[in-house]
Amino acid sequence: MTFTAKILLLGSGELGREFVISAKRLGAYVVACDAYDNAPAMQVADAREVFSMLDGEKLRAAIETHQPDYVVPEVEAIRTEVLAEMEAKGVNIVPSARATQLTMNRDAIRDVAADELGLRTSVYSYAKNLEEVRAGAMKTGFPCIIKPVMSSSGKGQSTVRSDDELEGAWDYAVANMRGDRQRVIVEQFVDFDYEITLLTVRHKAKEGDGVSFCPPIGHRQERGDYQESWQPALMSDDAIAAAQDMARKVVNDLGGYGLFGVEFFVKGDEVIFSELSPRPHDTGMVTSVSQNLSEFDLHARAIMGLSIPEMIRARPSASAVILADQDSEKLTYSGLAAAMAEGADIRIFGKPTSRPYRRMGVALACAGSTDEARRIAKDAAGKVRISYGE
Ligand SMILES: Nc1ncnc2c1ncn2[C@@H]1O[C@H](COP(=O)(O)OP(=O)(O)OP(=O)(O)O)[C@@H](O)[C@H]1O
Ligand SMILES: NCC(=O)N[C@@H]1O[C@H](COP(=O)([O-])[O-])[C@@H](O)[C@H]1O
Ligand SMILES: [Mg+2]
Repeated sequence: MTFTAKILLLGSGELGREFVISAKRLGAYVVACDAYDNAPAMQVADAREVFSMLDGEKLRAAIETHQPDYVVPEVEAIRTEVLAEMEAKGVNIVPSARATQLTMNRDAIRDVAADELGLRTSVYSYAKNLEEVRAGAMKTGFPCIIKPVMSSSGKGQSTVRSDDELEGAWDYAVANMRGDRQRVIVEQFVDFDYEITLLTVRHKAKEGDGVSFCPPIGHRQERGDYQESWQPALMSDDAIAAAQDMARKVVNDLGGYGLFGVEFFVKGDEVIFSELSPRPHDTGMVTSVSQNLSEFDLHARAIMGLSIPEMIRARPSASAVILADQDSEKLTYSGLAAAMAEGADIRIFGKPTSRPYRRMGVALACAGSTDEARRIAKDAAGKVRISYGE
């Protein structure tokens, strides 16, 4: 078989699936890995491996067996020490082992962003027991947000309004955290006007390394998980410049090539750094229709050392998620024709099982304005019906 590059993809969800399609268009051979079989990206990849990304032995074995040109993390929960060890042996970890290690832990990336790079963040502290949670809340005041240092998509996250809710929030965080480090971040609640993801690409340029930006993506979250996103988000030039400046600092510090999803809260002209993913971002699924190079295309190009446009444009577009509301292993979908009648596009991820709030698909729409695109995407998502069989 001939191919341009061999990629080992660690995590095979919906973001990985689109990435595989982009990489395959560039002639890559992709081995998709995840903890369960038939994961979305496996269905479109050349080969698959089923093991937990947190299992160091199996992760090392997969890298040694396949000898990939690039190891591309797709989920946060990965035995990142193994990635560091492999990078030291010359394996190309995307974007860098350091980026995957720091961003997997909220405290690690927050220390770099706030202390080393001096980025503006919310007031915060860390806690490893209830007493420290109480001390943290004294510092932030109420409301505050409590999150496990290791989690994503809002898992274990709660907003606390008074002293007597702290114990419940601590217990909830510990019960829903990933990994074995009982540690949370207590963050001041930012009463933002809106929040954005700034997709930032670090890539090879004519001279040295370049950094390119996509137009900002606005989004709305519930339970700490994204519900809808739109692009371009309306922002003042000063606010965009401030966000770009912070994103450039953080991606240059993390190093390597690839696309990063840098999250910010915006209040007036004040831009507050929240966190980032060293990989395509869920709110960035909208770029599949808004940009001529999607976030997945940009990630694949940057990794493979290919050229990235300096200016990436977006037409007014939106995405809205399609969520399950039950546990099931037998799923059927209907209503696609009605959902698409007003021009929306529907992506069904093909996850083999559902659970309440699991993201199963997304509706995408372009229109004359982002408001109109949001309306079309939301209506379309609401028309897709999931049936749960025996
Ligand atoms: N300090 C805060 N003030 C106000 N809202 C917040 C704060 N922290 C988090 N949120 C809300 O919760 C959402 C999820 O938080 P965050 O991005 O930190 O979690 P996550 O679990 O890493 O999510 P993901 O992995 O999907 O990016 C944010 O997008 C925002 O809407
Ligand atoms: N915010 C991170 C994110 O959106 N990650 C995406 O969700 C998948 C896991 O979904 P699942 O929990 O339904 O298996 C991941 O594999 C990735 O594609
Ligand atoms: Mg986030």
